[in-house]
Amino acid sequence: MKIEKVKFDRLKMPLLSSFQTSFGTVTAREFVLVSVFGEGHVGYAECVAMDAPVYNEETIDSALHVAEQFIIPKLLETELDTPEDFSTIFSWIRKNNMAKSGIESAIWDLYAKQNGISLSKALGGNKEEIEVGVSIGIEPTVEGLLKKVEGFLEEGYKKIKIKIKPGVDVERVKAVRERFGYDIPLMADANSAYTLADLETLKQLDQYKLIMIEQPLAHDDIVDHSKLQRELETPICLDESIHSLEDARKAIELGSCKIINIKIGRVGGLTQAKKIHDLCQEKGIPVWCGGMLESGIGRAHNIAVASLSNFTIPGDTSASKKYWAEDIIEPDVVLSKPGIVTVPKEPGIGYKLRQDVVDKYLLSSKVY
Ligand SMILES: O=C(O)CCC(=O)C1=CC=C[C@@H](O)[C@@H]1C(=O)O
Ligand SMILES: [Mg+2]
Repeated sequence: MKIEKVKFDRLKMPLLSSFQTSFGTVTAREFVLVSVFGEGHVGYAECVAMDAPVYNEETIDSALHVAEQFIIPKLLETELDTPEDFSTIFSWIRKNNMAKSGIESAIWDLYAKQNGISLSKALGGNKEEIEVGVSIGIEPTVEGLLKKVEGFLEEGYKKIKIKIKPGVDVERVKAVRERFGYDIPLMADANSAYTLADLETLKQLDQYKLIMIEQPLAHDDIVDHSKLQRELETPICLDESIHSLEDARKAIELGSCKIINIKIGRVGGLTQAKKIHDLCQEKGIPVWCGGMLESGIGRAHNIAVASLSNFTIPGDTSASKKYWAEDIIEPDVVLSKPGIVTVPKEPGIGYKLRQDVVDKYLLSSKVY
């Protein structure tokens, strides 16, 4: 595969409703749409780095810098046999996974289009539809949270994820359980807001039978998580702590988690996501696909990767209309049935780019 040209479009799209987590509130999503050109086709992906280093060490500007200085010049002079070659060639770059993932995922889309197969098929996916869940940010009031949960349950979402932080945790989980019962698949994401000193609070959550508690402790920890998992009945799911196949191997060996949230951007691309998926399958650790408030392009990649067999838990891959007044793809990501998204069979990501909407939210463009 020869990459003839790379294009970065920096976009800023207003979210339909703000999204609060333990580390801040997002009201608009700034991101980079990546296009890679080769043999008459265009591959698309999204660099999901945020505009501040709050989720991981990257920002949009750091990702652009690493891509421009260290990835693109080498990429444009290299013949790739397969998309997997990318992570081998650029394995020398420490972390900066979202910088790598944005380009690597676009190359996967290009490869699938050049070979006339869906991205799902190119990755080895075996599902024609995926069950999806929804992630709800920290709401100002309990009633506001319950109203959101009710709405998403009515749409048939197969997993409800609520955000928690110290002081906004047990009461919220209790309220959801009391209003909607114990049959709804409910989880909580703490985004590293707790420490082992909060053990008693976290143990209180056990009584509410969450399907998991995501990333309760530090973003770069697997040791304290293994101590915590021994104290909790609730399965711990790791998100921010898992940046690589090695992180996953160590966390599983230490018993730091019983579930892993795979995010393509966080782990450096689709090749690494597949490797982590395969390791988890071998070790009996179920995985699911987390979200980074993506536009439809990033969402399309999440749908493809979630079609792999060990993605057995519904991901945060909600419909476009949860986030955007208008998305940059057509058709929008929609629920084909309650809580279900159909995996496209068309070549590549299976969604077309809506250039008119890209132009509307475009901050800057650069071609390499
Ligand atoms: O994209 C979605 O719907 C899920 C968004 C979401 O939950 C998150 C996005 C980005 C960082 C975090 O705040 C959080 C997560 O940890 O999964
Ligand atoms: Mg998370």
